[in-house]
Amino acid sequence: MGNWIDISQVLNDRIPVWPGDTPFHYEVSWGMEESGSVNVGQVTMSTHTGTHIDAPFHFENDGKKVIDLDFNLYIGPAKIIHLQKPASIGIKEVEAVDLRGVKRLLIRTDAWQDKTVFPESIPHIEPELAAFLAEQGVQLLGLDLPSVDPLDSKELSAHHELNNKGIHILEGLVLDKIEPGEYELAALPLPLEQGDGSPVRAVIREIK
Ligand SMILES: N[C@@H](CC(=O)c1ccccc1NC=O)C(=O)O
Ligand SMILES: [Zn+2]
Ligand SMILES: [Zn+2]
Repeated sequence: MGNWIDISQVLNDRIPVWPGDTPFHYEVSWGMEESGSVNVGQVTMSTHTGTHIDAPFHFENDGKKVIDLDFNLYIGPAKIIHLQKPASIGIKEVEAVDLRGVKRLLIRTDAWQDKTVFPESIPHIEPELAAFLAEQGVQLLGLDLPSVDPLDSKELSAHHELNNKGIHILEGLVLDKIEPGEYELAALPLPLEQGDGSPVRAVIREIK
């Protein structure tokens, strides 16, 4: 087994967020001088900043919250594939890939190159892909993009269709230098009882 590799975005006050969303901010709210013994930090952030998972409650009022998700899904074998800057991601794009037995599929698109700025547009998941992936047993879909739908979508068809087919969503991965192949993944959400999403520390290691 190789070393674990970090595929998460670094969280700092410069990380770009969804237009209009809460900016990320960390500060030491109770410093050494004041407390006499420790620095105590405070974080303000959106649940959809950086590398994160979506809970169904993000796009459906009666959908599952983060605490209701089975965390086993976020740890285990994952296949990484590389599609070179696709216009969109549909059945045609993944048809040639052997997805038998693949429960976790991560797609590297390289379409969000400069992660210091929020992208203007992204390749989206075609909703028809959800049924195709589900048929082959995929239950987690991860992307190096901030959404599975077009950025201006209000219908969020891909989010809904993936959820309808039992596929969970992992967004904002950093896969720039990652070769396609078979890996182990760990990307655990926080135990947020009311969460519509959660930041994760996503790491992989090659299965050799
Ligand atoms: N669907 C996107 C996030 C998203 O749509 C969003 C995130 C923060 C603030 C507003 C958002 N969408 C508004 O239409 C995601 O899953 O991360
Ligand atoms: Zn999200
Ligand atoms: Zn999403």
